[in-house]
Amino acid sequence: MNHFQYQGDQLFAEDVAVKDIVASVGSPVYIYSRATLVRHFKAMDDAFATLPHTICYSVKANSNLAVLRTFINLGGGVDIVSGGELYRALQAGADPAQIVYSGVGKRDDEIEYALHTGILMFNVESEQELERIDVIAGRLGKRAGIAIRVNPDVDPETHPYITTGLKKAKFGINIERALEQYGRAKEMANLEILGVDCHIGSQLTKVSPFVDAIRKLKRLISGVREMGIDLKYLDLGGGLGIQYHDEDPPLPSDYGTSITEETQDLGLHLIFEPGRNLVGNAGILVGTCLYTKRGEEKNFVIVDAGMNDLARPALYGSFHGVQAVQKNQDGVVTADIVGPICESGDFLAKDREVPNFKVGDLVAFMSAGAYGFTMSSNYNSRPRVAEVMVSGDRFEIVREREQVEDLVRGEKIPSFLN
Ligand SMILES: Cc1ncc(COP(=O)(O)O)c(C=O)c1O
Ligand SMILES: N[C@@H](CCCC[NH3+])C(=O)O
Repeated sequence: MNHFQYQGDQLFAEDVAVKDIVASVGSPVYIYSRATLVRHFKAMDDAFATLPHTICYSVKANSNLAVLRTFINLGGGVDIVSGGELYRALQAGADPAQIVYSGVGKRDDEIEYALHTGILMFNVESEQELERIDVIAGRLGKRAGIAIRVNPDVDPETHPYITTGLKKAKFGINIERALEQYGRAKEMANLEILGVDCHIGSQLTKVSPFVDAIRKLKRLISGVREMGIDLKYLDLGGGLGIQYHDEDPPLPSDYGTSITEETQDLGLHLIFEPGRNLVGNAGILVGTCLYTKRGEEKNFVIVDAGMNDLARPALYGSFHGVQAVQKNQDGVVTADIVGPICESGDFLAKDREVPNFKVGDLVAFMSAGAYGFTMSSNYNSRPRVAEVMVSGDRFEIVREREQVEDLVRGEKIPSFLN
C-alpha cells in the first residue's frame, strides 16, 4: 500500500492531509512517511530471513535523525561515508558494532574517530588506505576491522554518474588485484580482516548484475580462504532501484531469493547497504506555484522549490512524478516545472503533462525521500527547507527550516575590508 494517496481530491501522507502540513510548517517542505520506512525496511530484512545478515542502511540517502532512528529501532546497522555521517548515526543511537564505513577518501581524523567509536569495519577502497588505517590503528593501540571493497567490473546498467563497479570507476580495488591486497593486509599487524565488500551502483532495475558480481566475488573468496584468512562477512552494498516512473525493479523478495541462492553455501554473514530502496518512495517534496508563464515555445510553472532543494532532475535528468496536492478540474497542461534558481538547469520536471496549476496551488514531487534533502544546498543563499515525519494521523517537524540568519553563521567579515 502506498502511504501517499488521495482521499477525495486531497493528497494525504498516511492519515494527514498534505495541505495541513504545509499550512502549519510552510513551503517548500520534505514529508516522510514512517509507515513506509518501516514497511520497506522489513521487506528488505525479510528477504534474507534464511541467512545471517545485517541491513546497514546507507545514511547518504537520507540522514535525518528520525529516519535513522526508525531503522535503528528495527535492528538496522548503518553504512557511512564520512565522519559527519558517523556522528549522525551515533546521535541516532546506532550500535557501533553494526557500522560499516565506505568511501574512497577517508581522512586521518575520520579514521581515528571511527576507531575510537569501535565500528565493525572499514570497507577499504585503495592500497594506500590499507596502510593508512594500519598505521593509525597502531598509533591508537587498536585493531581495525576491514573488508576490501572489490571492484568486480560489472555493468549495473544504470546512470553513468551512479555506476560504481566498472573497472574505470574510482571505487574499490580491481578484482584482479584484490587477492594480492588481502595478502598485504594479512601481514599488517593492526588490521583484522573480516570480509569482502562490493557495491556496483545505484538504482539497479535488474538482479542479474548483482548475481554476476557475486559469482566473481566467490572466486575471490575461495582464494582468500586458501591464504588461511578466516572471512566472516560478505558486504554486497546497496543499489536496488525503485519505481520513479515506468521502471520495473525487482521486489526485495526477488532480490533476496536470487542472492540467497548464490550465497547460502558460503557460510558468511551477509551485509546489505540499501539506501534508496528504503527511503526513496517514503518521501515527497511539496512546493507552491508562484507564477505561471505561457510562452510561445513553452509553458512554465514556477514553484518555490528549486534545484538547490531537489538536485536530481538537474544533475541526472531524473524523473519525479508531479501531483497536485489538491486535485482541480482545470485540465492539464504540458509545461516545465521550474524553480527560482538562476540556472536553466533548474527544473524539477521537463515537458511534462501536469495539472493546470494556478498561483498558490501546492505541487508534490514524488519519490523524493532518497538523495533529496541530503543533496540540497544553500545555492542562491536559499535556506534549507524543513523536514516532517508523518506517523498515522500525527506529524512532527524533524528538522526545522533554516532561517536566512543561519546562512551567515560562522562567517566573518575580514577586518581589512573595513
Ligand atoms: C558504498 C555504497 N553503499 C551503499 C550505497 C547506497 O546505494 P543505494 O541508495 O542505491 O541503495 C551507495 C550509493 O550508491 C554506496 O556508494
Ligand atoms: N545521488 C544519486 C545516488 C548516489 C549513490 C551514491 N553512491 C541519486 O540521486 O540517484
